[in-house]
Amino acid sequence: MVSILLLSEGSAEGVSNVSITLPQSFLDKMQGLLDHEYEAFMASYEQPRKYGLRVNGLKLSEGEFLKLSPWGDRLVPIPWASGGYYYVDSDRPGKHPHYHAGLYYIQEPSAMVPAELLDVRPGDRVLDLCAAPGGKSTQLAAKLQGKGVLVTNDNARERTKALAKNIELAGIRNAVVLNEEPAALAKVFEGWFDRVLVDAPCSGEGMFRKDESMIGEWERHSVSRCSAMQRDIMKHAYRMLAPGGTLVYSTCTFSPEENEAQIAELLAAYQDLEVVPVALAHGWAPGRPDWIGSDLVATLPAGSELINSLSGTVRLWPHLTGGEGHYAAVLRKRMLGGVVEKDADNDVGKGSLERVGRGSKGERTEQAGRGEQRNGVRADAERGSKGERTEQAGRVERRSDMRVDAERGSKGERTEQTGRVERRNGVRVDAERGSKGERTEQAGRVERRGDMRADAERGSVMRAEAGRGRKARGDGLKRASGGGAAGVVDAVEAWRRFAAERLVGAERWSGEPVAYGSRVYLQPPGLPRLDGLRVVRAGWFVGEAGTHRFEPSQALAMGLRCGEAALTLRLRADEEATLRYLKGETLHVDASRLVLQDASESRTAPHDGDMRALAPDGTKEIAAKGYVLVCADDCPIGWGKYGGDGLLKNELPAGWRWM
Ligand SMILES: C[S@@+](CC[C@H](N)C(=O)[O-])C[C@H]1O[C@@H](n2cnc3c(N)ncnc32)[C@H](O)[C@@H]1O
Repeated sequence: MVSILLLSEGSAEGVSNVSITLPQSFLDKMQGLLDHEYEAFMASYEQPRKYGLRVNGLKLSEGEFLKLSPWGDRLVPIPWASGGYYYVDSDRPGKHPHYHAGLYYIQEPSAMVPAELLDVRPGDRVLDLCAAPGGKSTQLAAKLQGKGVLVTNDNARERTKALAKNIELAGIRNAVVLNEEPAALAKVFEGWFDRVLVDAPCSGEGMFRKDESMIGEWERHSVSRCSAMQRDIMKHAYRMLAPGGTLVYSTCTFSPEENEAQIAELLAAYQDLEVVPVALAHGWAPGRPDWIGSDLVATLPAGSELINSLSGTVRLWPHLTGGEGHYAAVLRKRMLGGVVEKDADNDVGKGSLERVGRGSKGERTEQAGRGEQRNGVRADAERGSKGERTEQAGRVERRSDMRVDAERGSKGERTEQTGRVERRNGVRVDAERGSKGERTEQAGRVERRGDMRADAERGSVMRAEAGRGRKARGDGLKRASGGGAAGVVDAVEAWRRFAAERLVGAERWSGEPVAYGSRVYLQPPGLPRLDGLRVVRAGWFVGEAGTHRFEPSQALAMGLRCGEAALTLRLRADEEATLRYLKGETLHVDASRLVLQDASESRTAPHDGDMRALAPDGTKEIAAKGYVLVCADDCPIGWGKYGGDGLLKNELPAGWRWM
């Protein structure tokens, strides 16, 4: 054991130092790997760690954030992450109303790299397979800009609570949160995703400086145990990746067994995978093929490029770059017109062969369109200036930011022929319920209705019982209550009435209303059936139908823009009422402070009110009683219920309050 004094950053209270104790076996290993660099590596433990936040592009632009932020001139851009900034620890951005409004996510700077490398475009189908607590999912969602689908999953049930909350805090509308094993997901999502992120569970060696508890974890979870988990996760991740798609594998550990060796094994098993080299910048270092054990090398195809290609993966060292230790590999699944299987016993490879043979809907044929790297972020060589991507030789064409499903009607058509693909345009929130109230939902009887405009034409589809062909698990996961057909219809109808009365423009949103019991979600269109999967959020959770009225969720509030609610209370982040609201207090509010967004003649006035709210120009008024969206600096922070007595009852769920 070696104890090292860690320097903390200067703060108003002065500099405070702490020490950490590193296991001797770890030090010996690092010395063996790093040789002459070892001293510099060890010196990094005596340096203060870096702190990062990432501006949430779903809610505001970087420029808007910098204008609003009280720490604007102390924020330093993180060169590899859009919206990423180093901050000074003593500024404590986690304790600011803007944090509660989801304007940024606090994230270790190196941890921002994998999602940047994944090169997500609006309209993509994206999987974040090991996602909790959701840092990278929120980053990926910002890149989707509300278009396409994010499936975010973690197999640890407890951890999906934080994941769901972070998805909701960030105001993400097009995500589905699952709590599954990768094998179960692969049955539903075979070949479905354009982009897959595997931010793998690992021995965490790169995080010792940031979080000393990781040292204990390292001692408990051996490198070999982590490697075995990673291997299993990756074979299912591969299955879910569409031909032509990109997979990023990342860890926060230094051990080659969990990094280069994992990738080598994967490349050896699947001939249609290749490394897309990451351009080195910002002090990033190449992957180290020479660190793979000779036992493994002996099993790899002799003389192949496979081992050399591993130098195209990337290592982030704390002594060379401005963040903690990380590793990332960008892999692309080629389209060869048929997948060559190297391991006859490998079930994943077999599945792929069958798929190609069938020429099923999701199939595309494509030759390796080699990616090009710019500033460490992959860019397809063929890409046009406005985000267009055309992939030759197999021909995948994407236009604009929209992707479309084959099943969809005329607007969203996708035509896929062999060798050619054309795309055009394609609680109460559980977290609020606190720990006891968390609910993971297996799909009970679910009725789906088409999007709000098109319900009548599309009719409805009854979904089969989830868990069909699968035993109920004795894991305490509850099915949504209710679920009888009549109740389900009511829930969707109740949502539609609420949306018509209290929201502006909801009829144009793309999500499909789906009821799980009394809870209503807007689900990204085109998603396969989730039957049998443990579903934490089936989409954007918009609220729950009660006996008398529809209760909008905190997730709905966080996903709205202020202008999308009929009635708002616009506070400044720095006024006392904002803090009082965030602490769960009832507010006294003069009706004149309520803002009416849209008092068009056709709008139905809220049925239960007699107070009056003024339009911004002071010319119109409507009854103002009931749900009011509370905003701070023009960003929603939750709901209040306005009564006839000038009191705004606080609807902020307990788990969302400022502690
Ligand atoms: C490094 S953490 C992910 C951090 C996350 N990507 C983020 O940015 O916030 C790894 C996660 O993998 C999850 N995990 C472990 N084994 C898994 C498995 N077999 N399938 C899915 N998730 C798994 C763990 O519960 C843990 O939350």
